[in-house]
Amino acid sequence: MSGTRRSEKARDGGRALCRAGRVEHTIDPVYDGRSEVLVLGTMPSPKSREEGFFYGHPQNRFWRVLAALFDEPVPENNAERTDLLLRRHIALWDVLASCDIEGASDASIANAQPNDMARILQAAPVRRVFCTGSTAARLYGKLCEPATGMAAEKLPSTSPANAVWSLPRLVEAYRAVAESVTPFRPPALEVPEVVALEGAIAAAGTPLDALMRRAGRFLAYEARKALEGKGGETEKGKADGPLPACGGGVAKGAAGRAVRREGPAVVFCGNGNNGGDGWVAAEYLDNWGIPVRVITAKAPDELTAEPARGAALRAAAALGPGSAVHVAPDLAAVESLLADAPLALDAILGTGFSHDTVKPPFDSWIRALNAARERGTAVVAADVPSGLSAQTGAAAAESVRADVTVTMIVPKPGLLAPAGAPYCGRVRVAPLAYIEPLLG
Ligand SMILES: NC(=O)C1=CN([C@@H]2O[C@H](COP(=O)(O)OP(=O)(O)OC[C@H]3O[C@@H](n4cnc5c(N)ncnc54)[C@H](OP(=O)(O)O)[C@@H]3O)[C@@H](O)[C@H]2O)[C@@H](O)CC1
Ligand SMILES: [K+]
Repeated sequence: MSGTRRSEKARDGGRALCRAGRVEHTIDPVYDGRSEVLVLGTMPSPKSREEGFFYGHPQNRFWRVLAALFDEPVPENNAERTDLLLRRHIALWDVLASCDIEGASDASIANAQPNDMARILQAAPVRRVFCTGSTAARLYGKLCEPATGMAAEKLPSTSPANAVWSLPRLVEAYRAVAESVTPFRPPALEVPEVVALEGAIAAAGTPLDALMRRAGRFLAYEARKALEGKGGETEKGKADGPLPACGGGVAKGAAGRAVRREGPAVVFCGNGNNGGDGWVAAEYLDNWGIPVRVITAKAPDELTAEPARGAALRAAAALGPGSAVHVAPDLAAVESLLADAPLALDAILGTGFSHDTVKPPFDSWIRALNAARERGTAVVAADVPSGLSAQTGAAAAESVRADVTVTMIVPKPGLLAPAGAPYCGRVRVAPLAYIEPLLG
C-alpha cells in the first residue's frame, strides 16, 4: 500500500497533462501505514512538476524547515526527501487534484477539484492535518473537510514569496508537526546485524555509496554544530549553507569546553569505509565554507575498500583551494596540522575494527588527536571512536576520546557499554534510512 512509488506521469514531471491554464496533479502522495500527520499544499508549482516532487523550487523553504525541525541535514534529492517524510511519520500531498491556475499563483486558482484524502486516511493513522498556506487551508475546508471530518490547521507558506516569514519563524510555526509524530528510537544492533541491515537498505533502493554520502553529510553537520559550540542543542531554524570560515576567537565546544577557532578542521581518514565517511564529511565542510586538512595514510586511488574509494576520489577532486589533502604525513606534520585546529574528525576506524592494538600510523594519529583535544580541539568521531570495539566497548591501548560520536543508522552495543561509553561523548544516531519496515 505504499504511496511512494512515482508513476509514469510523475516521472515526466506532469508536462504531458499540463494544458494551458488547466493543471492536473501528477505526483503520487508520500505516506504509509506509519504516517501520523498529513501535510497538504495546494497544488505543485511548475518547478515542482518539473522536478516530479513536492516543493521542488530551490528557494522554497519547506525542506529546510523540515530538516531544521528534526535537527538533521537538508535532504538533497527526492529519494532523501521521501525517506525523511516516512522516517518521521509524515504524509505529504496536496489539496487539489486539478484546477485552472496561472503559474504558481494560488490567487488565480479556479474550477478546483480536490484529491481524495481517503486514499491516505484509510491507510494511515493520521491524527492531525496541516495545510501549508491560506489557500490550501481554505480549499481544504471547503472541498475536503466535509468528506474527511477532520479540520486542518493552517501553517504559513514556505514559498519565497512569503518573505515576511523568516526561516526561524517558519520553523517555530511548523514545530506542531514535529510534536505530533512519534519519534522512532532505533534499537542497538550487533555489528553483524548492522552489516545485514546495510544490505537490506541497499536492496530496498539506497545503494551503499548513497548511504555513505548521507553518513558523511550527517558527520559534517554534527561537526559544524560542534564548531559552532552548539553541542547537544537542537538547531533552530538553521539552514545548511555557507558559514563564515573559521575566524579567530574562542567558542564553547561540543562538550562545553573552550575551543580555539583559528585554523582549518582536520579530518583523519582510515583506509576502510569509516575513512569514506570522513572523506565525504571533508567535502561537505569545505563546501560549507569550513576549510579542511584531510590526513590519510593512502592516496584516494590507492584505496581498495568500496564505496570509500569512490567517495575519496570525488572529495579530493571537489575540495576548494582553502583545503588540502596530506598523504602519509610524518608525525611532526600531523601534530603541526592539529596545533591550531578548532575541530578534528576521527574517521580512522569504525565497525571493521576489534583488536587490542592499533597498527601504525593510526596509533600515533590517535595519540596526537587525544593530545589536541586536551588543548581544546573538539573531536567528533564517525560511527565509533577509533580503537573502541563497536561490538563490546573494549578499548585498545590507543583509543580516541570524542566529544561527539555520530553513529550511523543504529546505536551499537559498544557505545552503550560501561567500558565504551566514556570514550564516546555525546552519541548522536544519524538516521540515514527508513529502517522501520526492515527491522522485522
Ligand atoms: N558499508 C557501507 O556502505 C557503509 C559503511 N559505513 C561506514 O563504514 C564503516 C565500516 O567500514 P569497514 O567495514 O570498511 O571497516 P572500517 O571500520 O573502516 O575498518 C577497516 C579498516 O581497519 C583497518 N584495520 C583493521 N585492523 C586494524 C588494526 N589492528 N590497526 C589498524 N587498522 C586496522 C583495516 O586495514 P587493513 O587491516 O585492511 O590494512 C581497514 O582499512 C562503518 O563503521 C561506517 O563508518 C557508513 O558509511 C554507512 C555505509
Ligand atoms: K571512527
